[in-house]
Amino acid sequence: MSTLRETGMRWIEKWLNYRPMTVVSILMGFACAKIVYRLYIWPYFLSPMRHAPGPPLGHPIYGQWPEIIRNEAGVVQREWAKKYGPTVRAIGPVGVERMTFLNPEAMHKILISDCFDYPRPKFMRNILGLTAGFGLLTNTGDVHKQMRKALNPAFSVANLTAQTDMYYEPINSLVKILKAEIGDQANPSEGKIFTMYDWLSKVTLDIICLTAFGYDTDSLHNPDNELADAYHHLLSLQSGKNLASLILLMSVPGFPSLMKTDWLYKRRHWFRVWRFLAPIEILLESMRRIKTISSQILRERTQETASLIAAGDNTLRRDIMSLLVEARLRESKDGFKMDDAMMLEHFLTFLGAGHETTASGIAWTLWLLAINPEVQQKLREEVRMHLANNPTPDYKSLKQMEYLEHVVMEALRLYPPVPMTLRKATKNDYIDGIMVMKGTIVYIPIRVVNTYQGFWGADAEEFRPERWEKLPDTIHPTLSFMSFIAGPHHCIGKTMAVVEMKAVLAILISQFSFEPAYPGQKAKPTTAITMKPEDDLPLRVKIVQ
Ligand code: HEM
Repeated sequence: MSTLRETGMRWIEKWLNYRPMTVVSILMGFACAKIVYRLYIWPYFLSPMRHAPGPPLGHPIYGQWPEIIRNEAGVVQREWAKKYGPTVRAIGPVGVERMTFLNPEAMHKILISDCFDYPRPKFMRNILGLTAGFGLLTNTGDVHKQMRKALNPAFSVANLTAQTDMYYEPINSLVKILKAEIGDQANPSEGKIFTMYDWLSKVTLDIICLTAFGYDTDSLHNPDNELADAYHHLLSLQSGKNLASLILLMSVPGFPSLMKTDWLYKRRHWFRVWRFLAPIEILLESMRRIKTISSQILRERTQETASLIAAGDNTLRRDIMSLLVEARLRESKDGFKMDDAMMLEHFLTFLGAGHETTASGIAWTLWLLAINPEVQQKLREEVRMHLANNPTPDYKSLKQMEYLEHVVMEALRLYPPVPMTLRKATKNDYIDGIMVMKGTIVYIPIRVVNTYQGFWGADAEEFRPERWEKLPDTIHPTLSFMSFIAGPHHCIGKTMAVVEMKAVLAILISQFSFEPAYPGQKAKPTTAITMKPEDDLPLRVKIVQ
């Protein structure tokens, strides 16, 4: 009897001695069971979405991610849509299910009628906030509604019309630079190869800085301008690999808040230790520089606008920042309130969302014109006819150039600068007859919708601007062309971007011809949040007489 008691005591003593290890073992066992459940049991045997059409589930940890980031944005998903139809289920990293819907009814639910139930996923808001401000892109619900209401007047057609003349100084500067460089060639009639995206990125930065903040970067002549240089560094980080590292980091609990601290900024050199994290140091440094310059511009605009209002002077600036400062100073009746910190976030959003997207849109249009010389010639004839009487067309005159409008829309359809975006289901819900579970990532397939044969016909992937003269009946008016998406979160800068693209293209096409830089050249879109040309788009540019 006593031996039995002694043995029992010895076991208890032993268990107590080893308890920490036991606890750790139990926790590890639990974690392993959870991983096995998430990666192998849920997606294969339990998920109600497992019967939805789609490709095989792919790698157990990365899902279909490797295939997606190795390819051009939207192309893998386009092949899936061709093979499996308008509803596709795929698996992202760590077993997270991703649903894609192309049908307008499903899109309407996700983006318009039930949009509050489908916000942008948190990791995406954190990344967007870090690089493009915590404003419209990161808020949702009532806060977002109020922000939109406050910002909408600045993007009205009336205000855009008043701003169009600001576009032409940067555009004409680019024309002069290209002409001078071509003129310096041994044989100017053969033109010169320019990496066009680089130049377009400068023009659009100069335009957005003038129209949004009344700030003259003049990066075309002054590449060392502080803001231009900081943006140049930031944009050099655009790649699928860097985006993947950033998504991983931003998914670590607490890391997004840490990224905003001075503490981490002072220790940013730590990221140099791991090569795959090194770009984070450049990101932190560039954003710090952009924020410092932005605060300085905001201070200047506030002081200037306040003294003009005090003096009863109505010759106020027409840039967006001055309009917002003016609205704040006059304290409009509808309770418009925006503090300096919020203004600064909007500043970052306009820069982040409105510069590189427009540059990519123009670059892809030039590429399509370079490989379709007959379209280029037809466009040149139209713009030359209009520019002969009016070399700096305003909003209304640009609208009258119909073929230009069709070329721009067709290029944005085939090469949307934002090729996809994401939403996350915040509750269990039925979409298109499929039970979509809370937490599922909904992939908004902008490029796939834009080129889906079910909407656009058999030639959906071809560049044919004439199709815009009469669109097929299968086209939904807002949900078959998704380059600016739809619903309460649709791009606030849509009209501004299209007008700016038209102004730049009209002037460039009237003066130059564009050809591929070498035989067999192929388009090389990046697979990051925005789709810019990875090689900065080298094109041969010639002066046309
Ligand atoms: C060709 C150029 C452009 C394209 C293709 C484009 C595309 C888009 C897309 C697809 C979205 C929705 C993203 C999402 O919901 O996840 C968006 C949102 C937004 N864009 Fe643009 N954009 C362009 C130019 C601009 C310009 C010039 C500005 C402003 C100066 C701008 C400001 C914004 C803002 C503030 C949002 C957030 C809207 C909200 O959530 O309420 N964009 N854009």
